[in-house]
Amino acid sequence: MSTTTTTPGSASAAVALSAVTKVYGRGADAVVALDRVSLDVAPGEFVCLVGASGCGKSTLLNLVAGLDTVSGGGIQVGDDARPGLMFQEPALFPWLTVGANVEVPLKLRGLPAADRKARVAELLDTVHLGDFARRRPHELSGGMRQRVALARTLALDTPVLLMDEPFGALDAMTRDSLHDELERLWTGRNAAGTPLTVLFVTHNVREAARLADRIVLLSSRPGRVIYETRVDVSRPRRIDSPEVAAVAADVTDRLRAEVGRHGH
Ligand SMILES: Nc1ncnc2c1ncn2[C@@H]1O[C@H](COP(=O)(O)OP(=O)(O)OP(=O)(O)O)[C@@H](O)[C@H]1O
Repeated sequence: MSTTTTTPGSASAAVALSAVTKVYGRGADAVVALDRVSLDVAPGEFVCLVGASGCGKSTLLNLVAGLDTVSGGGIQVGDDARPGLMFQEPALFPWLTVGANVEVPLKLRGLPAADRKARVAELLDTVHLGDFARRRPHELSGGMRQRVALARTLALDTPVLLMDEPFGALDAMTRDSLHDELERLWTGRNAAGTPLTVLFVTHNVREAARLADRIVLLSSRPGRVIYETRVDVSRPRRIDSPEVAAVAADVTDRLRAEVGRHGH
């Protein structure tokens, strides 16, 4: 296993999991989804979690998001920040315009109306949807809807972004351009001194190699960290570059070996 930048339990981590175990159900029906997973994500780091289907990736993300409670171990999110969450489905409010969707978190945060308007415009510009504020979600493509969801998550002004297969339902071209946008946005935040920490779940190893500073591979159920590797490929990256392909090949080999051991 390659070395990590942070040691589990380090106080400076943006997200720290220490020996996290999750068991669903009880007795004979109990399912151990995660088994003593320790992982530190440094502020501003982009970590991709990969693993076979059902290995506990979404469970881990939901625990970090506070949507569920651990059965053992502990999770700390730096400065007690509330992470922003993004899923495969954009989950926009269909009756609201694009602008009003992005405004929801700002309203919840109690921002005055004038500030909200300016911030919505800024966020929509960030995801290249400045001209679409008055449209409704059904008028947009899948990729555009996912960009609205990203803008709405960013409106939370959170330093931690949790993404669960956010681009899994998109075609390859659209996914490509969203990778570019996410990388640009993330690089910009880090360069501006307002680090954005990303924990990104995917079963697409290429996508992980395209995006991550570090890839963490979970074993088949129960999920344990079995391998991790730094992705020392300069940015901006291309998903079809030989460097990204080489990282993806290494992780795919290990994932295959793991799936082969378990038969799923
Ligand atoms: N609420 C629940 N109750 C019982 N079992 C659950 C629950 N949620 C998840 N599980 C089980 O825990 C295991 C891990 O599920 P999880 O969804 O976290 O895996 P995953 O790695 O995200 O899978 P996939 O890649 O297929 O989305 C699976 O065996 C799943 O059936």
